[in-house]
Amino acid sequence: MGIQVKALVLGAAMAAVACTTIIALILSLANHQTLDQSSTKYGIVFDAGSTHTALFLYHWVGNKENNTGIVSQKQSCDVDGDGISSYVHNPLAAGESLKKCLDEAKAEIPEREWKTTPVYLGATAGMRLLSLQDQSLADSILEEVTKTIQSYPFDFRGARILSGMEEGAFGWITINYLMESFIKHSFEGHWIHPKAGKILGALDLGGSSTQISFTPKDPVKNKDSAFNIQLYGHKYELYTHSYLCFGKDQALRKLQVYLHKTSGSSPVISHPCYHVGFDLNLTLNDLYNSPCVVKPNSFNSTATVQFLGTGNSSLCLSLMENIVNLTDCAFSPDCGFNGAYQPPVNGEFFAFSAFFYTFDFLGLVPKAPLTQVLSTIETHCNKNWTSLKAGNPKTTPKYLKDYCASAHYIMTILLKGYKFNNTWDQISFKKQVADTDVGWTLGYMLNLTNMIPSERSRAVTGVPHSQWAAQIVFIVFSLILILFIAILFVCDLNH
Ligand SMILES: Nc1ncnc2c1ncn2[C@@H]1O[C@H](COP(=O)(O)OP(=O)(O)O)[C@@H](O)[C@H]1O
Ligand SMILES: [Ca+2]
Repeated sequence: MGIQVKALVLGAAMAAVACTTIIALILSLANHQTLDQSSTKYGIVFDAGSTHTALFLYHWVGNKENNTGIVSQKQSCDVDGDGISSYVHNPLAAGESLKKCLDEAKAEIPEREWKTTPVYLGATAGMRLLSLQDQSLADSILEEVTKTIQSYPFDFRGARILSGMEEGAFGWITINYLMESFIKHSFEGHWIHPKAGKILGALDLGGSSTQISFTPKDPVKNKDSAFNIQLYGHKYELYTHSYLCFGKDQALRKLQVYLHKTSGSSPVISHPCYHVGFDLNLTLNDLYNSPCVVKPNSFNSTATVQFLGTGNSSLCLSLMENIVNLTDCAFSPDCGFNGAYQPPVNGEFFAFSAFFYTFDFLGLVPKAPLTQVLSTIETHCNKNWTSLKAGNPKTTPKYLKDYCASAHYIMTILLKGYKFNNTWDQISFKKQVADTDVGWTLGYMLNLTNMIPSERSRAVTGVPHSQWAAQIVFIVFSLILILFIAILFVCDLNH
């Protein structure tokens, strides 16, 4: 063959391989994109907390839901007004209140996905308390929110009250899912179990209850506090406990009641956790209107009481031991507070919700040494109300007035209740992981939609991943082929 003919053949072969490679690349990109768009799935969870309701919209690529770290938060929406348990005189309005957020979610989700989008509503401690006081009232509120959600074109899967253990366990699932502590995609392309020590514990402080959940070193001795779950073929025994009436707001209410009762029911009462210059007027009906406090035998519900801030940080801290029982416990030394069984805390923890909000305001997130935490709280509590307000014009007084008390309450339960006194540096205060809010809602949805398989075998990589791998192999093969033909050609020329 003449040299020109050989050059022509080589040129044609190389052009053909190059064209095929480019077409394969374009096809693979186009395929990847259409797959992403057409198969995005959505899920909605309402967190009906004691103080407020929020909607979380999650999304994931449809055929990848068996993988970990795939579901993430697309949007969240705050429902106007207080928690649904406050609608005791107007249950209908509890339903109405959800419409704004449902409309927002509807606008965000493509119409073709509406009817396959699951929607859940989970209510926590506020509704737990209401159902203890008046079951039928709690039921009628749940009926109204159900009616509203059912009037939307989504796949409604129920509105119910979570148990405290579920609330704790689903928060634990959320953070470990987002941190990929259950299963990780290794560099070599395998799904592996990270070291057991990487499992995180969860600390959730709500308004009406607080939860602690973690995997203890030894088996849980009191099986009432054990939550057994199998994820990706791995069995976990979780210790979880929910303290009803020990959320931040109910705890601070108990403190007001304690001060009222120990002041001989005086109408003006010094409050060491409130700032100097701050005062709060309450009717006795407001003060005692909670199932978490013991009402006096008789009281004038319209009479008022005034709490006057004295900004005494150390007294505020010591008062906390009157509302948190740190002494009585039948399981000694395996105790939390209020007589609850708790094994020793183990591993790293994420603290979220009001733990985070309080520490974030104080500039102590994601973590700070214990000495710095203590001195920051002290400095904060000593500030007078006028200068505190002036220095924080954007913070609502509703929250601003309570950061001193909340911080001391938090330190009491963390150090003396849960006994993090020697392991303070294991706690990180977090609001989000991977752009997704930390709370029980994601874990709840993953569980109810079976998106975390219990078996190991189902944790396989999705089709797009293997498709990409095949395409890369093809491209590399083509390049090697071009190189090979070029070498042959050069050798031939030299002869
Ligand atoms: N910006 C904020 N600053 C301080 N506390 C906050 C802030 N936002 C929310 N919170 C508190 O977070 C808690 C949320 O509790 P919630 O979820 O409503 O109740 P529960 O989980 O007990 O049903 C409440 O105590 C609320 O006051
Ligand atoms: Ca909550």
